[in-house]
Amino acid sequence: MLTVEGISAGYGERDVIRDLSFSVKENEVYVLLGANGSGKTTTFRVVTGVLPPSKGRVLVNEVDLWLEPGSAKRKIGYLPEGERIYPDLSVYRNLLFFAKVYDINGGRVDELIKEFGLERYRNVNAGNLSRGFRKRLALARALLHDPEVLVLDEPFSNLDVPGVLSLRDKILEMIRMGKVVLFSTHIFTELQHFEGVKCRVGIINDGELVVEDKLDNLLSRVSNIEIGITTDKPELAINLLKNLGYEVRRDEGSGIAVRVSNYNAEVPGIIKTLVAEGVNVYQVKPKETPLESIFVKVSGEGRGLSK
Ligand SMILES: Nc1ncnc2c1ncn2[C@@H]1O[C@H](COP(=O)(O)OP(=O)(O)OP(=O)(O)O)[C@@H](O)[C@H]1O
Repeated sequence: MLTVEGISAGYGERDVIRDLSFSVKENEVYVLLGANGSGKTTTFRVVTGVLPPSKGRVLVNEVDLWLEPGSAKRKIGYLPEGERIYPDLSVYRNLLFFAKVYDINGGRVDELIKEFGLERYRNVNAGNLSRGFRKRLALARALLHDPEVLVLDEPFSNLDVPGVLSLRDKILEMIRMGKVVLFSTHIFTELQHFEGVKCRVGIINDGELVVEDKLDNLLSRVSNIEIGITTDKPELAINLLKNLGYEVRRDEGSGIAVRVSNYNAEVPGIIKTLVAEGVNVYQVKPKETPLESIFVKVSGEGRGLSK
């Protein structure tokens, strides 16, 4: 379990994060959602033992990270922003280097190369890998010492679609394996893929955690958003939903976009209606919603929301 208690931290005199508290348990994912510069990376630096807090403490399974860094840090795997791998070393040598740091044998390196589908690139310099494979290598490096807590800074940024899919599967697998997972993102729509798992979301704004809630609750509180639906009969779907009083329009490809006032309450009914009328629904997801608008909607309900 990871517990963050009232941490403040910054660079020089100025604290850029202030009084942040949250905790993440085994089999749970905690997502730190925030705009650029809101303090996500700074938070992660404190949580992983890179940047000392000016106030507060971080506990990894009850052990204070900053008082007993040796044993607590070993329990953490960190995927930093920008990956931080050696571009002039091969995939194998990158992992071997960090294996030596952790006093881990080469067998584990081979295991991870296989697990992350990096066999073809074993002897390729990390600098020549595509972004997706660089990310995989960095994630393999973060998992080298089999940490209990995984901290991933913007894991989905700069990835193509297959890269996002395989990384998402990997994260879900790690949650199922009982790891504590903490990741940051500024992409709201990424969250919907974590609906089936225990997921809590903290929204950070200008260095302060302004909202914290279960993902399900957060989604149900997000009102008046557009949902994209991919279907085989878009025109029929539009008519059916218009008859029910929805604001609906044709979207790109075989999709429609419908405006709902309560995501969790209305979307299941919409799908049922369409399917009952012979309209196949292939995909339903919120349209990209700017973080700011979600943020305004959610924080507009007041601070100190239910935890
Ligand atoms: N090394 C540093 N020295 C001084 N100020 C910094 C440093 N790193 C970050 N900051 C400042 O701290 C604030 C928070 O930055 P941080 O990188 O933690 O935010 P972030 O939410 O991770 O942003 P992004 O999504 O852009 O990575 C910003 O105002 C940033 O300019």
